[in-house]
Amino acid sequence: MTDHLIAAVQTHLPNIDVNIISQGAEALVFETTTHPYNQTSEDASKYIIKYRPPKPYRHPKIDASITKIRTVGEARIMYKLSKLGIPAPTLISSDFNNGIVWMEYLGYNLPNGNISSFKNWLWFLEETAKAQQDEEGEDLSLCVSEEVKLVCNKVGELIGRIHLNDVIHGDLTSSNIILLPENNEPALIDFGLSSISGLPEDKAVDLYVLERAILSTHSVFSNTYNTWLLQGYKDIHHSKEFKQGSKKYSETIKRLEDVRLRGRKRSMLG
Ligand SMILES: Nc1ncnc2c1ncn2[C@@H]1O[C@H](COP(=O)(O)OP(=O)(O)OP(=O)(O)O)[C@@H](O)[C@H]1O
Repeated sequence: MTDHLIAAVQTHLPNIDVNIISQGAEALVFETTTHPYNQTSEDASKYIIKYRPPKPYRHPKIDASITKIRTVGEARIMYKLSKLGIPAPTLISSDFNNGIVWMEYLGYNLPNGNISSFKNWLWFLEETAKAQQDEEGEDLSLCVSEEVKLVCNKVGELIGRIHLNDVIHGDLTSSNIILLPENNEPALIDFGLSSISGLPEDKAVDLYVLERAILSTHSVFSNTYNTWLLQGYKDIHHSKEFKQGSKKYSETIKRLEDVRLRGRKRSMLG
């Protein structure tokens, strides 16, 4: 199944070493040590190539158009964030017609070998705390340490920062937040569904999606994590850096309450 897709990306990128690291519903993600323009470089940097293959279940013309829109959209948002100095992969190269984006590799490997997404990091802490608990009868305080609080606050700030610049992520899950080797500073990835909007509704939906993702993937401490995330979101809105931040914060949070209510009604109706 995947082999022909790897062959397809290799026809677009001949002689480039690619190692698949993820196959999602939308795209295949490869790691490579090759830079598109600087192939003589001796440095050992890694890069990411994201490839959206043609989808056989869509009409070819519609498919080509959706692929192009998502690829252009993703590249555009990455470029915008890098101009704003917001942590996200630097765009290196792209081929819109073939659904390819080449970008900076972010993150590091956790001690269990997994990539340092926010999700994997929280899971790793839980795993470690449980292993210690079995051996020493300790509690799970590792999962709610000051460091976790700080990282959650920073994630909330980061989301606040994109929203204050009217960027909507569109797929905010804890896997789409990568912690950087420098002090676990968070960065965002995966902008295929991102958009530009100043509407409190769109920002509230982004927050709600993350809230639900935290609830389903980190259920034991989800309330604490969500409170800390929202605290960071609030703090950045109230900082002097952004005009009208407090007003925008109130509008979005008010909307978030409506979105939560809608979500609850929907789940009650099944
Ligand atoms: N710039 C990057 N640096 C490091 N890892 C990355 C980067 N971009 C993507 N990845 C890895 O590849 C995975 C999938 O990437 P991404 O979410 O962009 O693709 P996707 O097809 O939209 O995935 P999904 O369908 O699962 O949401 C990420 O969860 C992450 O582990």
